[in-house]
Amino acid sequence: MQSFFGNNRRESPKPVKAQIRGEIPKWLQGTLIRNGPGMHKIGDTVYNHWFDGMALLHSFTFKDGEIFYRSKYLRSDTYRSNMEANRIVVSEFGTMAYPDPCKNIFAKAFSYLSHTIPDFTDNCLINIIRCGEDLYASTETNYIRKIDLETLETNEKVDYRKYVALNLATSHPHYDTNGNTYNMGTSIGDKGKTKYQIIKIPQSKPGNSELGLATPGVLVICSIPSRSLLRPSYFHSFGMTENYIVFIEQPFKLDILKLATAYFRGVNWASCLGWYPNDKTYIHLIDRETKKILSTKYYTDALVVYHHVNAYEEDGHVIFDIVAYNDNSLYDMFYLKILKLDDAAFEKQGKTFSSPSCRRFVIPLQHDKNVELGTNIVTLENTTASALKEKDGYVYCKPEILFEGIELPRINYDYNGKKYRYIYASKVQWRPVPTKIIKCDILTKTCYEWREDHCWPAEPVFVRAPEAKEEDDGVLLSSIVSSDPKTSSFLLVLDAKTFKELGRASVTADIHLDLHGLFIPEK
Ligand SMILES: CC1=C(/C=C/C(C)=C/C=C/C(C)=C/C=C/C=C(C)/C=C/C=C(C)/C=C/C2=C(C)C[C@@H](O)CC2(C)C)C(C)(C)CCC1
Ligand SMILES: [Fe+2]
Repeated sequence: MQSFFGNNRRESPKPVKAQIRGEIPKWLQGTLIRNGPGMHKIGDTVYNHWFDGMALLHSFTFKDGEIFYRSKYLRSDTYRSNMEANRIVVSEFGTMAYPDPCKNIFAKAFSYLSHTIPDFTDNCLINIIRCGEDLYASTETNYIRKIDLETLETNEKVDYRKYVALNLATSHPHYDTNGNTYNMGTSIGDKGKTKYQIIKIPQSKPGNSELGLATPGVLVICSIPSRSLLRPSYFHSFGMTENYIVFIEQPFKLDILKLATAYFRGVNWASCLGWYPNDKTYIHLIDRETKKILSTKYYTDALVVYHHVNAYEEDGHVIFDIVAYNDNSLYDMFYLKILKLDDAAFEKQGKTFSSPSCRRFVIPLQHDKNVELGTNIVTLENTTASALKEKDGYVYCKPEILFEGIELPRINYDYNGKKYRYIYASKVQWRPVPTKIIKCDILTKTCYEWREDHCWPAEPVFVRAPEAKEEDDGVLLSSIVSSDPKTSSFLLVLDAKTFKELGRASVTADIHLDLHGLFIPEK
């Protein structure tokens, strides 16, 4: 395990031609671009957590039967400052950085003071997001960094706060067919209020001012007041159907007072996240047309969710699927001191972490007001998910478990917001890196798996075939890190329908384990 984590990866900014085996479909033209941490040690300093590492972008470009690999560290302000100082000088979520110990007392005091209103990291390591035709690397702070798809060079730094009140924003936006981007974030303490904001970034032409902010610019579609001013919920993604936004306010919360004092108390920001297992998880449905939150108080038991899979409407219900946990232990598993345990010790530790399951919630949009309390008001067939009517406008929702042990879910995005059948994901095993990728059929509850010895696949990305008729007409791309020194890492191309390998493209380069990415088809 040690060799995977904590080792700094070498970037390959010049295109490296891949060795192709098998048949890569001719129609597959474009670039798979992905993001994730590639450097955890700077000078003599080391990050505490795997999610803290310096963003390393990488891409596989498919062009006329050839495949080229590139990787490049995001030249964020954080990266530059760290390199210049040859130590970690900017705090990340799991690592608090302190001023240079050699500074004199005045410089130190100034540095401490400036942290009362800190400037946050632009180490955008989580995902790649699209705003019109522009691409950005993203994290969960108020910053995103524009990047060049071809060269992986870093361009402008965009601050959401210039356009909307947002201190945090997700790395998992949604897109509509008109090219608009939707995201959600949290505004902390603005005008004495803490709220969740849903924003729409209108489609833009390439290079047209940052964020494509031609008039009318970024719009706040809806503000949802946080249940608690000082403890907003943490969230990593949300769902979007044709008419509704699905937002889960989970009892996994940021403690603002703790955040404000973390620097002085010498603790990291992650320690300011609190898990409240006795609280409810609220399910908010926001009408995209009226921009209003539905007044029924839908809730479920305490859970932690990072990834929404999909959401859609059927016969007066909103159905949404999420990958959820029974507690907040996932984050702890990714501390480098845990990842660096030997395999046996890790596996033992792993058993103490909660395992994710893919859960389906079915939310009835309307119900007969005279129905008795305790009645299940879900009228949809073929689901065991229920919604029990309670007093005072509350509805208690219980999910159907669709699949156990999957994470990093992806779908054919053409089916986002629509009734769908297939989920592509990583299979969770009690190892910190995925060892299998999986296709789950929601209709038949059956799965296909792909694995190979010494192969550690990344989140699989679906690319639809040009003349696709069925949802799974296309390929699945996964970048595979090889742990066998004799074989190189490669890009795997699977037939999404049969889950059979079509081909692979091996690269002699230092490929890293990553988080998320996008396929950008050739125009
Ligand atoms: C909080 C806060 C601040 C700071 C915010 C910052 C710096 C936020 C950074 C957030 C980051 C880097 C978040 C990263 C999230 C990554 C996630 C959720 C990754 C999930 C990965 C998963 C679920 C992997 C699962 C798997 C498991 C469990 C087992 C394996 O077998 C298989 C595998 C890998 C698939 C400010 C702005 C300073 C101030 C305001 C408050
Ligand atoms: Fe994510």
